[in-house]
Amino acid sequence: MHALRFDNAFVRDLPGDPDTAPGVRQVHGALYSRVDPTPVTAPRLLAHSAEMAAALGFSEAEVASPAFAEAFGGNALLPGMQPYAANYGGHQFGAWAGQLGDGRAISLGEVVADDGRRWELQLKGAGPTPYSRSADGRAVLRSSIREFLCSEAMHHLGVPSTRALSLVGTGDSVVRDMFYDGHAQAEPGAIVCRAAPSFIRFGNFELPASRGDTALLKALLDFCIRRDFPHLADAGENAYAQWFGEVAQRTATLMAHWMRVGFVHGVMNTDNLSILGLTIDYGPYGWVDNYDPDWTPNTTDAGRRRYRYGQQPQVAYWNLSQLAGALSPLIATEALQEGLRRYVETYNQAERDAIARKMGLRECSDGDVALMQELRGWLQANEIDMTIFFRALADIDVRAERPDPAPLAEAAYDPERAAAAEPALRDWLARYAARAREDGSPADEREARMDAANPRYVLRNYLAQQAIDRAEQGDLAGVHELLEVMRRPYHDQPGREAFAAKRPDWARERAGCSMLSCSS
Ligand SMILES: Nc1ncnc2c1ncn2[C@@H]1O[C@H](COP(=O)(O)OP(=O)(O)OP(=O)(O)O)[C@@H](O)[C@H]1O
Ligand SMILES: [Mg+2]
Repeated sequence: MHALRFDNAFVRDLPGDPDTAPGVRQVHGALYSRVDPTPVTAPRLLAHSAEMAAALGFSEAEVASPAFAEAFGGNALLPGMQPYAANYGGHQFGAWAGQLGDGRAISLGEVVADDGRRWELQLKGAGPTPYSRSADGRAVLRSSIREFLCSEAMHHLGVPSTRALSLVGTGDSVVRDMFYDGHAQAEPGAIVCRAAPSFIRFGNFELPASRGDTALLKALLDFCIRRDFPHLADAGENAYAQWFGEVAQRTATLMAHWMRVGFVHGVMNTDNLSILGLTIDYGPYGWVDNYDPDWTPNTTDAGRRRYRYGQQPQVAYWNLSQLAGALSPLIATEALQEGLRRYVETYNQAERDAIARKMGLRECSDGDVALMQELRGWLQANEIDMTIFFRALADIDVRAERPDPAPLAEAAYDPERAAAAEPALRDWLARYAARAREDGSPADEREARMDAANPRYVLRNYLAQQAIDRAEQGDLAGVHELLEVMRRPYHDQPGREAFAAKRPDWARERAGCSMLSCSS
């Protein structure tokens, strides 16, 4: 194995837990605890991201070696690794939950790649830490496959995300009660190695703030600016305000991406929001099939639907307000309010930009916002697949006064209902076509703009579930194929039409396909 260059700034520069004994505890005055992964019985590499391996300088031969599975299954440390679990808190479903921390994620260290980029490597499911509370520190194969695939899919969709280097089967089983109904079962265990420039979450700031530990809060903020926002290092006394504004901006941009591609995170607690505006924690997430702002995949949230698709931008704002509250000992109220305003402005601008791109227009007028709103209402009312509809919208002949809606037919889940609603669609298409003609983009330009904003392939819930079903039988080919398809989500891939098809009927109410529990 080639030597990775580690620069473990987090554990070097920040105060850690002096207590190194095992055991669950409240950790005060420290931002992390040193803890090693717990070895597993038979680590085996099940999948890896070629792009992420290359970014870290791993050859394919190295990836295939037993030493790789040992290291990223948590059985051996590579030279320079200094494992730790981070100490953070969070608001869960709107209520302050106190200390949470990495209960099953263990960071191995921060690699500085040849191109100078920093990648913190983190194992998810690597065994107990001081923050494991009553849980086992492990992760099951099904949730690990979902995290592995979606991290990479999001990256290729152009959505900021933590990445996934590897998926390692542990050879151990993990007991989970998937629907919390008293039916616990042994499932195969797995570990994903995630990678990101930083895993700092809103909750890392909230915890010291909640305890009135302003010195620790300030240490973390100074560190975060130095390491993760180095361009602000010279901003002097403005740095804090600028930092908060940038966090707000990145969060807003992320929300606009999620809304554009139809991603529903499912558990937008403040401990699951990244300070860099990356998608983090792929738990009971889901992809919108039929367009429905009220949909959430998370069965735990089925009652209140706090984290439903259409609510995500508002929730992110609420989360940012909690972060602002945590930082109020260090940042002036006016600057925090300015940051929150920047969130709103950035989101509104990004949403308009997405509207223009999704409809193939050069720019977005107020009339276009109304046009899109009307379309969304129609999609929702008539059970229309979001991804297929927008992708096919590029095939509408906008030279016609009254365009033929035929290219959109495939998007309907209930063809009778869609047929009954066709007059409204025809009417909408006529106005859309007029607007597209007024915009005047040449056909190829319009189509290219739309194809770059409307993915042909997304990681539909049922596709991931099919890959999981096969993997649980020992056949990883489905995982590999899905990973491959999702490398080029904006390109038509001949022979892979099935991956762009709408959700089949059997998947409508099946666990893992339309409903996900938090059990993972
Ligand atoms: N099996 C487990 N063992 C120990 N702690 C766990 C386990 N599952 C979740 N936790 C902890 O519960 C808290 C909330 O869990 P949540 O589902 O948001 O995160 P997660 O899926 O474990 O991980 P992450 O946010 O790191 O992707 C976190 O502190 C997490 O570490
Ligand atoms: Mg989490």
